[in-house]
Amino acid sequence: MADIDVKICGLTSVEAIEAAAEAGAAYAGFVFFEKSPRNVVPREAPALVKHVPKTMKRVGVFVEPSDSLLERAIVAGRLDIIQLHGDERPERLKSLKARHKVEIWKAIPVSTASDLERAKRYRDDANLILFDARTPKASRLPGGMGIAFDWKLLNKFKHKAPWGLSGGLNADNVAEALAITGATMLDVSSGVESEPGIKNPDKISAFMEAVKAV
Ligand SMILES: O=C(O)c1ccccc1NCC(=O)[C@H](O)[C@H](O)COP(=O)(O)O
Repeated sequence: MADIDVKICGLTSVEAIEAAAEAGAAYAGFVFFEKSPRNVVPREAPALVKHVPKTMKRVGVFVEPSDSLLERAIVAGRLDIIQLHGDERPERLKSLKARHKVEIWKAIPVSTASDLERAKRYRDDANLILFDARTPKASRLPGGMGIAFDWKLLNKFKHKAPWGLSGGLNADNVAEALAITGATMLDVSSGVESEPGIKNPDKISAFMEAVKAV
């Protein structure tokens, strides 16, 4: 694989974790958000994360989490990274960084070029900016909806911080996404599922093969 790190997000089963590990994913993503079909509550996390090999980092995905949820999830999920998917301000990232020994990733919803400008506010406090598709206002989830944005927006964007690409990726379109954006970190959820919340090991493997073939 051409130095591309992949996060398989929304893992809820041992089978899916093992498929992601075997296929060579760098990150195992667990969603701590009760409206999500992929929600993991902190008390369930230890039984899952014990199957994540040392070669992978554990990422917890949150939407404007309370301090209490974060503290429980970080401990139970032995999280290396927290990914924030809501309207968290840069100050919130700064204070979380001071309090917890984790990396912080900030997801930025993208539909137009002006959305990319928002990312600049986070470049001092986020370890990585994840450009994800903006989901429709009426949808219940700010991520994990299988929606892609116009990748050409990233084509000429001057990145001032490490970044990753997310939103609507799958085995059939990931080569094109990489060719257009030059991303070195990818995040996928719906594109490796049979239905919302149910990861499909064959799709995980096909996605990773498609990335390796680039
Ligand atoms: O996946 C979820 O259910 C989710 C819920 C709330 C906030 C974020 C969520 N997912 C974040 C991710 O990192 C997804 O992998 C990302 O949005 C891409 O999803 P998809 O378009 O389905 O590949």
